[in-house]
Amino acid sequence: MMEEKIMVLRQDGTGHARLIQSAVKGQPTAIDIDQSVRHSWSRCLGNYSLDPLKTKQPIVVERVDLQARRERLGTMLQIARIEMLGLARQMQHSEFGIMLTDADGVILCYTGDPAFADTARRSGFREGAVWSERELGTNGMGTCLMMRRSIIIHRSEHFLLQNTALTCTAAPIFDMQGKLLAALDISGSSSEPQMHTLALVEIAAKNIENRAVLEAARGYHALRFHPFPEFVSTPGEGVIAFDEAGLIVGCNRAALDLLNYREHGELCGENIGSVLETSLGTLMQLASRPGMRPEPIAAHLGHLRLFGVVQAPASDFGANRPSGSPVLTLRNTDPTPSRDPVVASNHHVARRVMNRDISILLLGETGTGKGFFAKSIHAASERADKPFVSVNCAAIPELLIESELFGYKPGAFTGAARQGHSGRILQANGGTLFLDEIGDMPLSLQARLLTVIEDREVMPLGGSKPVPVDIRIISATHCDLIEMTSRGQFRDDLYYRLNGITLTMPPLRKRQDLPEMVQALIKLEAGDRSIRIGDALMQRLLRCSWPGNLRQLRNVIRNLLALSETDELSLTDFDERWLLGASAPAEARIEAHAVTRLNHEADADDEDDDDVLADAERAALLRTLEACRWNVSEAAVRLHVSRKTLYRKMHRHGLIRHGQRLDSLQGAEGDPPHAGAGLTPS
Ligand SMILES: Nc1ncnc2c1ncn2[C@@H]1O[C@H](COP(=O)(O)OP(=O)(O)OP(=O)(O)O)[C@@H](O)[C@H]1O
Repeated sequence: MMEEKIMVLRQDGTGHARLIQSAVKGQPTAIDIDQSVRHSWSRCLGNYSLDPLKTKQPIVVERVDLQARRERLGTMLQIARIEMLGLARQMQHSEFGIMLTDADGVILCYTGDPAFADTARRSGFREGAVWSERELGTNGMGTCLMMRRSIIIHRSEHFLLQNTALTCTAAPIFDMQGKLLAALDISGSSSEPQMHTLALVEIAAKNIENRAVLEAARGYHALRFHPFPEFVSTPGEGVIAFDEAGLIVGCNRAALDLLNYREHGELCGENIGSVLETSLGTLMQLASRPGMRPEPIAAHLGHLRLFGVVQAPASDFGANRPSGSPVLTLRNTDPTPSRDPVVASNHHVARRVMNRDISILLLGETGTGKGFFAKSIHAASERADKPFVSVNCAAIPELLIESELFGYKPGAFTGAARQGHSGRILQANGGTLFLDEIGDMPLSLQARLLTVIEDREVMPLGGSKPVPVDIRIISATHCDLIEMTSRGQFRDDLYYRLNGITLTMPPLRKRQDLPEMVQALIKLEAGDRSIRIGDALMQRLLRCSWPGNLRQLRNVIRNLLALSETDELSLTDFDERWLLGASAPAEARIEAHAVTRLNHEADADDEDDDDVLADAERAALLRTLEACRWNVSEAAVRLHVSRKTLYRKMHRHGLIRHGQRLDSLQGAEGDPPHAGAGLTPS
């Protein structure tokens, strides 16, 4: 059978196919081929029926599938992203791509040297691409996952000829029960197999695994140990998680190595007292000791002496978490994590990167709190006493973005203010520049923005000397920037610059902490009043799908507080029409029908030629804007159009609130000023 498969290989004289044939047959080969590579090649021929000479584009999973896969990895993915950034910095100026795949070989995130971007694109290294061994033959990521161990696949060790210019080094990542979760890979076009890259990948993978294990073990006692006390809390430490009865629920691979076990299954399910020569009682006592000083622990391995610390379960974990917990802030030194894992992980990551020179990209539907979160990060960071400047790229007419952002010198163009304009970037100097709706930044200006980020200087329009600038950039969008880059609508080099770390704000309907958010917003909006919420009303709010997310919820709560005459908000204070677009009854949709045209036009740019309809549209717009106190985001949600469309409509109908200036169309849009200490969970 295998013979037949080998014969199927095209005999077109390429050395690569011949090399594979000989190696699989066990014949001598011109170059030394590692046994694991020979086995992988056999699988490629025998099991997957791949042809080494046939060009194969990687399959790319659907966007929703990719997102679901990312969500499945949860906190581990966030931890991995940070680790990948660290790796990228260590490998600066060498041409490489760093990738994390899930257990199926789907690339979940990619970062890399811009000089490698072309090769990466050509090779099919992109988020969503499937690099399993079954799909693309012997390769770093796929074969590492197949073999469940780290591996270097150097050039012609790749099965497909198309990949033989690459060198790929990958290491696996496991969860605390030993389930294979992911592979971390560094790929480049180096002509030498790089052992130091292997060491880097292995350390990074271990770091990710250890931190993810500790995170997953938060509900349990966690013993962190090593034969040398100074190695406790380093990537080499062993971690064992156990419950109150001493039952081991998980561990990391270092624990297996240190205690001489081969597999997680041998340790998990055992009693910790039978694994170590230390009683559960002693370990529990260690858990109650303050500080992290490792204490001696006896193990069953003869003379092996270990040192360890025991972390008690986090008091706020799961069901034990007290209800009505304090409002979460990024600034808080001892924060209570949100019950929603995505929100908790966003906070965790944000805290870790907020004082580092890492750009943050916030993704999420409208109203999920991207702007609010950006302000919270700024307020909690070392830049808090410097400006936070928000620019809404969708709200500024395209022609004005350049001068608004970069500023201009006096007389730079006809109509320029006599004294010139410093521009939003310079106004943010020392602080944070928040680029909201970055997906709407015109392509022509993306290159200029990239130059500012890279060179850290701004050249105002009409100026001759660049001005140095120190800004941290947080950007936000509801667009799929990756998709936009593949369509050439967004520069990929800018995308990689902005996307130091990506945090996705979950929609309210998916948040597991909705009751807490309701309570927190009531507290925030009620000020000094002590307000309760009735059960029936809470149940009604929990059933809602909240298409306008936190913005909609906050408005509903404001309305409830305004109408309520007692200290308890009840279902009778509630008006179903506030849920327009959520689960509102028919009459509540009447207003929506008046603006149906808006929905149908969506982003199209048609000119109105029907005056009657145009008047009706104008009136509907005005009514909605007034009802929303000219909060454009809120009005856009109510009208079910994008903010960009709404701004354009307002512009077309000349709808600008009396006294409103361009600046006021940017940023806060009627949100109350940011009150650092009073933030609620984003
Ligand atoms: N954690 C929070 N605590 C209290 N209020 C919040 C929180 N997050 C968001 N909000 C409120 O929800 C509303 C929407 O938030 P924000 O404007 O930040 O959302 P967004 O995702 O930036 O929306 P858009 O994409 O439309 O700009 C605002 O009124 C904001 O003050």
